Amino acid sequence: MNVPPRPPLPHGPYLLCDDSLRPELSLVEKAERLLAGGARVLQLRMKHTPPREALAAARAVVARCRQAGALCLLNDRVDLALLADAHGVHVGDEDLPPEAARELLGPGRLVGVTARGTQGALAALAAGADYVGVGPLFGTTTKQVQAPVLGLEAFKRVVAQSPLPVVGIGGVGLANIARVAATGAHGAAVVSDALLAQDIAERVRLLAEAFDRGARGASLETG
Ligand SMILES: Cc1ncc(COP(=O)(O)OP(=O)(O)O)c(N)n1
Ligand SMILES: Cc1ncsc1CCOP(=O)(O)O
Ligand SMILES: [Mg+2]
Repeated sequence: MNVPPRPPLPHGPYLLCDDSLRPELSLVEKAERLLAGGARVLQLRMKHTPPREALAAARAVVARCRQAGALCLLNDRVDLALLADAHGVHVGDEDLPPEAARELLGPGRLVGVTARGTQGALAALAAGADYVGVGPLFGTTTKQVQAPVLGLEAFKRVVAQSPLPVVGIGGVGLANIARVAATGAHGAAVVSDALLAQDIAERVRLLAEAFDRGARGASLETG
């Protein structure tokens, strides 16, 4: 039987559509604004949404992403990813192990895994992951992370040594996303810098421009 290949993870800003910020906006409204700014990959992160509401939001957000030609990944929730026909999931240490996520999702969807460094990235590859989310890259108040802040130099070493595409996360915003891209990172995950902006769509456009600028600088450097 032919299995459709899983979609490649787009380069650039990786936007989180999170239920803990901007409660005056629904998750669908947040997703629409992120997508209006050109988001190509969106992770739906629902830590405070009751299950039935979460399923409805997942279905609606996946539909908006598909209409826009963007990928939609579910944070933590393999069950919701399957029910909503999302493009994949992102799992960390407190979630289902990546092997189990892959077993449930099969080969046609993406599995992203949180890693703190190169060893974690090697383990993620062995577990069947497609990319790693590495952080916290900078200080952040969006999540209390039980791991030290990496900083750009250590992050750059992980990017160089990781066998999987690396998405940096934690404190990434317009002020530093070009420098994250210049490390050679595949992507940069952004939560508060985009969602707290007055004009979310415009912020996403600016983040993408800045990422491209940083990535071009990196490719000029490496020839
Ligand atoms: C792209 C990306 N990288 C890392 C994380 C963090 O995942 P996790 O460690 O499971 O923490 P929560 O987001 O579930 O609180 C992520 N979500 N996305
Ligand atoms: C989910 C997560 N994992 C590591 S840092 C973080 C939150 C990042 O949020 P922000 O982009 O607002 O710093
Ligand atoms: Mg998680």
